[in-house]
Amino acid sequence: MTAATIISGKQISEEIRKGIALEVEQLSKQNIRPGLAVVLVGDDPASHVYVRNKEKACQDLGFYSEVHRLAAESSEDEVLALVDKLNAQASIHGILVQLPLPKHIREKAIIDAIAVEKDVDGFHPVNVGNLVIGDDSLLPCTPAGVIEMIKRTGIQIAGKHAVVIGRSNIVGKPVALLLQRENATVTMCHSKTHNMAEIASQADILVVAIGRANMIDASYVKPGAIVIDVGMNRLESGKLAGDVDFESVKEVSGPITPVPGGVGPMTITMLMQNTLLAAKRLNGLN
Ligand SMILES: NC(=O)C1=CN([C@@H]2O[C@H](COP(=O)(O)OP(=O)(O)OC[C@H]3O[C@@H](n4cnc5c(N)ncnc54)[C@H](OP(=O)(O)O)[C@@H]3O)[C@@H](O)[C@H]2O)C=CC1
Ligand SMILES: Nc1nc(=O)c2c([nH]1)NC[C@@H]1CN(c3ccc(C(=O)N[C@@H](CCC(=O)O)C(=O)O)cc3)C=[N+]21
Ligand SMILES: [Mg+2]
Repeated sequence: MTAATIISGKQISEEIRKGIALEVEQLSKQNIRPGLAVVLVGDDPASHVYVRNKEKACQDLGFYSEVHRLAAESSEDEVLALVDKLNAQASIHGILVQLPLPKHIREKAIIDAIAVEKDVDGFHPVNVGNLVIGDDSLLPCTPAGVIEMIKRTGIQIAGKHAVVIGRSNIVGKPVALLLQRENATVTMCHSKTHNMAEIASQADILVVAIGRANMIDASYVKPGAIVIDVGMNRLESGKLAGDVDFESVKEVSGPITPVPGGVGPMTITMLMQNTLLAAKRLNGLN
């Protein structure tokens, strides 16, 4: 068998970002500059890395950006006050509050407070509801990136059996909904699933979002299946590992995403795309 194709999220991101940069240039003629605010509460070192990647993407694309770093001890009311301020700020079209938040702050209270039109994460209940119904909404970035990567393999989604492992609100659930919207037949697995290898190995498209380094080996994968690895696990060595055992799985799978360089960069690109879209809509375009 020939070697599996590696789906480069980095390369696809570069292509999409070129298109975004062109649109930013067009908008600048109308004095519109997409603006993103990132709110970071506390000092989780992993979060700082993502925030820096987002800042860099904003710089590269000519977006306006603000990063608000609040102390871990900040109260829920302080975070809510900042969100309210950003909701009202005309230069800001997208607001991202980095999750997880410190335990004394209710994530739901914060997410509910973000203006629906500026919710570029797609986490607000109104955007989630519109996604479920199939109405227009800001799509969650990681799931949108996953679908884009599958589409760019050129392999048709409609009619295929897709298995999603993980059912979180930010990844598993919305990925399953988007795959269903693309007319896949979708099965969801989670920590209570029996015979998971048997189910996963029936998938034409396997999306893995668990949070356990290298758990999914070749016994979970049908020969030729598309494998999308959302997992981001920091090993003790400091290296980043996915949820998929890439070395063994690539020997049997079809197109497969690496970690790093797979879903991660696509998440950031989709965030930029959502911010651009929000900027256009808030200015009465689109
Ligand atoms: N690349 C990117 O941009 C992003 C990457 N990530 C990464 O993706 C991974 C998943 O993130 P997230 O969805 O937030 O994680 P959560 O911890 O919120 O959810 C994990 C899901 O996996 C399920 N699960 C856990 N253990 C097993 C198991 N042994 N067998 C089957 N299912 C299991 C859980 O089941 P149950 O519901 O029963 O508990 C749950 O549904 C993480 O590694 C995270 O770092 C996340 C966001 C963005
Ligand atoms: N409100 C909110 N929205 C998010 O979108 C969100 C969040 N909170 N909390 C944390 C997770 C995680 N996440 C990542 C984004 C980019 C990379 C990324 O760029 N990864 C690179 C390299 C990362 C590295 O080297 O450490 C890669 O995979 O190649 C990773 C992870 C967004 N998240
Ligand atoms: Mg979680």
